[in-house]
Amino acid sequence: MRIGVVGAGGVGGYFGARLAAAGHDVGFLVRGAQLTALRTTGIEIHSPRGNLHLTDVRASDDPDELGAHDVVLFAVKAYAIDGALPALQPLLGADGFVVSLQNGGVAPAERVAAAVGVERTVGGAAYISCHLRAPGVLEHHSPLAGMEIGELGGGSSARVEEFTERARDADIDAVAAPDIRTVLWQKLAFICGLAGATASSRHPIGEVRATEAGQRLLRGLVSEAAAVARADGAALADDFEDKTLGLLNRLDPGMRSSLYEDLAHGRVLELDSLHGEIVRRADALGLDVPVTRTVYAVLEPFARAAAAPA
Ligand SMILES: NC(=O)C1=CN([C@@H]2O[C@H](COP(=O)(O)OP(=O)(O)OC[C@H]3O[C@@H](n4cnc5c(N)ncnc54)[C@H](OP(=O)(O)O)[C@@H]3O)[C@@H](O)[C@H]2O)C=CC1
Ligand SMILES: CC(C)(CO)C(=O)C(=O)O
Repeated sequence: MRIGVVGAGGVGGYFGARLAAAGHDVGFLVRGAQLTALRTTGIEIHSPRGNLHLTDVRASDDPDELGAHDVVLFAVKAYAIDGALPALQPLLGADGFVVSLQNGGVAPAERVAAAVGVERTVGGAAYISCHLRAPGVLEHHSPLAGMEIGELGGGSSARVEEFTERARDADIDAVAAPDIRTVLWQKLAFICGLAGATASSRHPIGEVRATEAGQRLLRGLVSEAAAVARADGAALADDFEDKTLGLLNRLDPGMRSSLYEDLAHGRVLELDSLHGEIVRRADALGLDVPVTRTVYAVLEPFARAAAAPA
């Protein structure tokens, strides 16, 4: 398969490199220091699932040079979507499609669909903890390395089945989801809890959940996101909130979130696509989300400062 990857960070770099190692023709759309690294030293993964070093990597900052692909993994951060959308069309072959892998619920895939067409868009949720340590060098923090992908209109499709099979052959725990919208909402509700509580308190999940107040914070964030999800049509089970709280209570106590890490390092935050997304949708639906609104207000000045031009 010819597979394009837009953004070779934690998600795109990991999945793209594994697919390349399995024999697929993978082209990375990257820029700056990433482009230099991929062209000179290649891409290196340090992983509990096995280290990998690819030295012959097809990479460019020009989508026309990379050419057409069967599948394009779209793996920039949510705040970088608009800047990267124009690159998608030239990367797509005649029957090619994009797999949108951002956190942020259904909105990122909807933005991709608006740009390239819903018939060329597949929604995706990444389950991995992997980050760039240096240009071209990725640190994979746990054995988890999966994705769930599916048609935005629901149901199964040959293209999703085929790509997930190829991904599994490449040691990626890929699953075809018949209802990806619900999967994306579930993930957003989970992350709103984990990221909102750890980033706003500047403490790992173990510290947050140790108190009654912390438990209430987590439940408030998850329940509000779940209420918005259900109002949007997501088929969340009645015990979704309890199960998600159970999961948050079982996470490694030292676990934080990308939002926390980005905040701690003064990097641009995905806040607008997480809690901002819940607040916006709640307003449109006439729902009250006071806990999410408070966490959003606490973090928003940091998001604004990090995004401001130097
Ligand atoms: N990392 C993880 O473990 C997980 C991440 N996610 C989600 O996946 C998404 C991607 O996250 P992650 O991989 O961590 O992000 P990273 O920041 O590690 O990688 C994104 C990459 O995209 C590049 N990029 C941005 N805009 C462009 C562009 N126009 N053209 C080419 N490259 C571009 C950035 O490079 P540059 O420096 O040049 O801007 C960056 O290297 C996010 O929504 C995140 O929340 C989900 C699950 C787990
Ligand atoms: C929950 C996690 C770590 C999943 O990989 C994530 O996506 C994030 O922190 O943004």
